[in-house]
Amino acid sequence: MSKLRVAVLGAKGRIGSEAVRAVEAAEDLELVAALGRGDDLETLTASGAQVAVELTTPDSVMDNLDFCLRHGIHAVVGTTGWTDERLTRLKALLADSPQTGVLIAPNFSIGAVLTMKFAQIAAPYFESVEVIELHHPNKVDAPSGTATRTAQLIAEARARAGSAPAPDATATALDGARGASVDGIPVHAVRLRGLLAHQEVLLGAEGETLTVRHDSLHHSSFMPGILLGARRVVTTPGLTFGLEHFLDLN
Ligand SMILES: NC(=O)C1=CN([C@@H]2O[C@H](COP(=O)(O)OP(=O)(O)OC[C@H]3O[C@@H](n4cnc5c(N)ncnc54)[C@H](O)[C@@H]3O)[C@@H](O)[C@H]2O)C=CC1
Ligand SMILES: O=C(O)C1=N[C@H](C(=O)O)C[C@H](O)C1
Repeated sequence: MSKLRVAVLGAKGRIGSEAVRAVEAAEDLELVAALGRGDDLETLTASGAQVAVELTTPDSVMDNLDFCLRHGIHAVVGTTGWTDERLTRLKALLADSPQTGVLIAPNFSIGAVLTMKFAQIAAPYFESVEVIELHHPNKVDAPSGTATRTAQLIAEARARAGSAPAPDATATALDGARGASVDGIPVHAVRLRGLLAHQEVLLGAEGETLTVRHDSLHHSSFMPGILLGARRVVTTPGLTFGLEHFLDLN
C-alpha cells in the first residue's frame, strides 16, 4: 500500500517540530517536506505532497492555504486566528477547489475536544459559565483558539436551550477585569512560564459548581489528532471545523 505523502509547514516551531517526528514515525505516512518561514511553497508541489499540516502563525496561514488549495493539496490546520472574515475567504478558495479537504482543528488533543463537548452538554443546566485558558507566555494570540471555540459552542448550546444571560451585577470594572466576551461568554487568558496549554470551564448554579478542566502537558498530546486529521482529510472534501467530526462525536 502506498504511503500518504505529508508536508509540515511551520516545521521548526514548537508543535511543528513534534509533528515532523510524529509523521516520520507513522508507518502509513511519508514526510515529503518540512518547511519553515521563508521556504519556497513550490517544494510542496515538487515533493508531491498530498496533505499539508499547517502549524505556522496567524499571519502566514491564509497565504499557505491559498497555495495549497490552488494546487489541490489537502490541509490539516492547527494554526489559530480564525475570524468569520477568514473563514469566508477560505470557503471561497474551497469553492474553486471542491475536491480538496481542509480540517481546521482549534485543538488536536482528545481531552480538549472532550472538554468542549462536556462544556456544551453542561452549559444549559447552569446559570453561570466562564472560560479560563492558561498557556505558555510565548503564545502570540489571546484568547486561544480553543477557548474561543469553546465559548462559541457554549453560547450556541445556551441559545438553543433558551438560557438566560448569566447573572452579573458588575457596575464598574477595570478594562479586562471581566475578560473578553465571546458571544456573551466571558473568556479569561492567563500567560504563565511553566505552562503549556490548559483550560477550565467554570459552571455555576444555586448551591453548586462544576469545573471541566483539561491540561496538555506535552506537545505529544496533539499528535494522534494531527495524524487522524491527515488520514481523514484526503477523503473529506470541503471544510471540516473541529476534530470532533472525525471522532464521530457529533
Ligand atoms: N490546534 C492545536 O491543537 C494546536 C495549535 N497550535 C497553534 O499552532 C500555531 C503554532 O504554534 P507554535 O508551534 O507554538 O508556534 P511557534 O512560533 O513555535 O511555531 C510557528 C513556526 O511557524 C514558522 N512559520 C511562520 N510563518 C511560516 C510560513 N509562512 N511557512 C512556514 N513556516 C512558517 C515560524 O517561523 C515558527 O517556526 C499557533 O497558532 C498555535 O496556537 C499549537 C498547539 C496545538
Ligand atoms: O499556542 C498553543 O500552544 C496552543 N494553541 C491552540 C489554541 O490557541 O487553542 C491549541 C492549544 O491550546 C495550544
